[in-house]
Amino acid sequence: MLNVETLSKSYRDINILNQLSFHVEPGEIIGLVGENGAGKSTLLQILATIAKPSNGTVTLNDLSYAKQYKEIRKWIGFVPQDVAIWEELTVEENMLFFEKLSWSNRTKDELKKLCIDMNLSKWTEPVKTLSGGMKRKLNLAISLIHQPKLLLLDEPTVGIDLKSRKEIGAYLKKQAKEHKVMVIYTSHDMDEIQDICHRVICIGNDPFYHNMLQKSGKEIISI
Ligand SMILES: Nc1ncnc2c1ncn2[C@@H]1O[C@H](COP(=O)(O)OP(=O)(O)OP(=O)(O)O)[C@@H](O)[C@H]1O
Repeated sequence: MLNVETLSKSYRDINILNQLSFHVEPGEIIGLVGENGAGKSTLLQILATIAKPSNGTVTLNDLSYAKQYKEIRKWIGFVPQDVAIWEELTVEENMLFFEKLSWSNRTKDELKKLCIDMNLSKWTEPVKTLSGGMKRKLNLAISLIHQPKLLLLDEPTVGIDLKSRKEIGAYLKKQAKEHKVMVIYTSHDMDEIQDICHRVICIGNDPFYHNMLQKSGKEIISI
């Protein structure tokens, strides 16, 4: 379980996140919404151990972010907003490269299956020839190589076609259900949030998001 208690983050004197508390159970997909600049990416970066909170405590399966962040990193998959893969290499070469960087040992067949499960079939094609949606799928497949328990996705489907979005959504649901992965997912697409997420964290007081979410009938965690 991921447990966040009274977490705050300031940059210089500016308060970005203020006393957030929430938890995520294994197998849950949590949507993270809020207006531009609300602090969604900042929260994901803290949960990915890339940024430190100014105050508060975070634990993942009772491991402390403050004291055991190296151990915690083994259990986290993080897909930032920008796609970070090698354009000149093929899908296969990218998967093999990132497997070497990861702490787990996966066979080539297992890596290929990860891609096929996501409907990413162009195993021997150079990444530069893939569409934006396929690149995002590859980015997601890379984040799953080490079988994380917490998957953090910063707008993973922005700018990609509806079919690929649906495929990514279906894949995330499968990961959550079958492998009890906890997923935290930012998106500005309310239909997608409605379709994929069990609960929604809404950062900030923007009434637009609160109204939209209330109509959706989803359980809202307002912070
Ligand atoms: N390293 C930093 N130093 C100073 N301020 C920062 C830093 N990183 C983010 N900020 C500020 O923190 C606020 C929250 O940024 P963040 O990127 O977390 O918002 P967001 O909700 O993800 O926005 P968007 O929807 O546009 O991606 C913004 O005002 C941003 O300018």
